[in-house]
Amino acid sequence: MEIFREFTFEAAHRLPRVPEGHKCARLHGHSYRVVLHIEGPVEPDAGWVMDFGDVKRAFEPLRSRLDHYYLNEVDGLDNPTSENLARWIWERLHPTLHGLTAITVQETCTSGCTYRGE
Ligand SMILES: Nc1nc2c(c(=O)[nH]1)N=C([C@H](O)[C@H](O)COP(=O)(O)OP(=O)(O)OP(=O)(O)O)CN2
Ligand SMILES: [Zn+2]
Repeated sequence: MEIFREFTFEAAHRLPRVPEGHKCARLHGHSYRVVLHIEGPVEPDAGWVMDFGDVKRAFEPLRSRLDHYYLNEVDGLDNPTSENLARWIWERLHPTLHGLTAITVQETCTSGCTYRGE
């Protein structure tokens, strides 16, 4: 079975490699939404794949490095597209959060990406 846990954080960014005149070259901010998907068997006693609280505890150190920061200044995020942010989170979480299968990063209500470690 697959479970998910959703998180939000606020951050500023600009995209330094967009074509000249692109609006995203300018400093702006987003209310980011991150969804972590975890797959595994349902433990018979607990009745769950993993405690949502454990997912929260695993992500919190990363969330606190992003929330209310200028993402371009975060180590490894000099070009903070949704795709690069999803990969940044994956590389730091996948080694310890067993069963992690996908990370969705949403910048706006209508735009985002899903990374599965490919
Ligand atoms: N593939 C990607 N494309 C874009 C990214 C990205 O991370 N990956 N990021 C941006 C900007 O950060 C932008 O703020 C968000 O894009 P967009 O959907 O264009 O945002 P709007 O809400 O302004 O959309 P409108 O429908 O034009 O109002 C750009 N592209
Ligand atoms: Zn943006």
